[in-house]
Amino acid sequence: MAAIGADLRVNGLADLLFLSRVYKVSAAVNAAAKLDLFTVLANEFPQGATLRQLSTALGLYKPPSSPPLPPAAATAAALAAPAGAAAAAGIGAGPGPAPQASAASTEAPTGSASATGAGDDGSSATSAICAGSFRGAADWLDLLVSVGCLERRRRQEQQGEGPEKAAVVYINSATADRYLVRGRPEYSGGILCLNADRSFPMFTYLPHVLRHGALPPESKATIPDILTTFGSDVAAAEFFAEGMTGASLGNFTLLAQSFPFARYTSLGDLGGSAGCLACAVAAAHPHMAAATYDLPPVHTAAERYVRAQGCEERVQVVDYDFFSDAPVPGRHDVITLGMVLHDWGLPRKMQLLRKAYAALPPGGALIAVDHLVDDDRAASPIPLGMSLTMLLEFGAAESAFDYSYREFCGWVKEVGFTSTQLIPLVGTAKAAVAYK
Ligand SMILES: C[S@@+](CC[C@H](N)C(=O)[O-])C[C@H]1O[C@@H](n2cnc3c(N)ncnc32)[C@H](O)[C@@H]1O
Repeated sequence: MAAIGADLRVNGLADLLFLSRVYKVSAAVNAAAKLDLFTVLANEFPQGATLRQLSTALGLYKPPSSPPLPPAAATAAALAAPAGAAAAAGIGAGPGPAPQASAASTEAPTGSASATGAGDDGSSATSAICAGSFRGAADWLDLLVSVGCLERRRRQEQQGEGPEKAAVVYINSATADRYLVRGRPEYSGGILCLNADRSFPMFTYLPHVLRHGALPPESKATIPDILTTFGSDVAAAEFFAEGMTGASLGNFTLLAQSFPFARYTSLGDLGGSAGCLACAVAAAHPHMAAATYDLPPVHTAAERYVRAQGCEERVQVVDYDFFSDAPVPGRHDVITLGMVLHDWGLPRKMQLLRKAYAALPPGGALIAVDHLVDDDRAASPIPLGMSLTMLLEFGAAESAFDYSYREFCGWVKEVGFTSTQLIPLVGTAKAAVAYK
């Protein structure tokens, strides 16, 4: 697991196989965000929740119970269970709340589970023990423990009139509690949901796109066209904006600390989505005025985000089509393109760079944040994966792509900028800066 998010290098067969399996782990984490697991845990079970409580609260699938195992089989099954399951087996837990409607149809009294002593809260991967329990949930929650999203603890519980027993409970890890609980100021779960619903399903069409140059028509039924998402579908635009905030918040927070904003007065963020970059800079630099520019479908989401960050006095939300003939409306000495330049093919990239150059005063700065590809294109799995995602999103006609710092420097020189700078951000993300 250590390699996830770290420098991924394919050194041999084991690493290759590891990489091919990472998808399943990340899909399980995405599913947790999509099902609001972390939010439910934080808001409904601040002391932690048992497998049964959580499964019930989330409406997870529970198969019909099977008859109790004979004692000998039950013992054998318990012994065969993996370490985590065996530890949980025998630890009784509270009965938990009444199941929700979605779980009720499969709700069953503890049958074979009680024969092993595991109860519904025994986190077991052995089907004999899991019969009558929430199949899937234990594997899933323990996977999330394994990647540091959840912690498993023991909680003392009174069993009716009986003695106290220790229940195994799941609780958010500090990271999950900070970043994956909806409503927290640094909530970033939107990108996991966007990956679950959009990027991952889209990537399954990669073989088709490599052969034919475009997504197959049937993909449109489940994945809204990106230009519709940007341009007219408010719900899709808001979902996308929440995803982008999750993807970009860490980078923009770091950018606000790393770039010398003290020398400037006003920021204009083109394609600012919910306003994450403008808010990060405004919050860190009280002298800076900021405006976030995007298309009308994200306006309401941006106003909501800016208000939630307490930045409504300092950050303007402005509808502006950056491909229109109109110049950038405000006067800014810093213009930013956060995860925007990679959305487009070369002609539109150059159009955006020229527009930024025209809007800036001498000495002004253009900052492009993206996952930059290394100059040799030999050590960039994440940026090149991102680049392929752009191809899938925008199609072969646009031919959007992620780029290297060397390419960036060539383009901005052609446009007229005089010098450049590279600022590392989170992981492979970087800020490429061009000064006028
Ligand atoms: C990949 S997102 C980046 C969002 C944001 N900068 C971030 O990183 O969180 C690209 C943004 O560009 C916006 N966009 C697309 N076409 C645009 C246009 N013609 N004018 C203004 N914004 C546009 C989209 O609505 C979207 O919010």
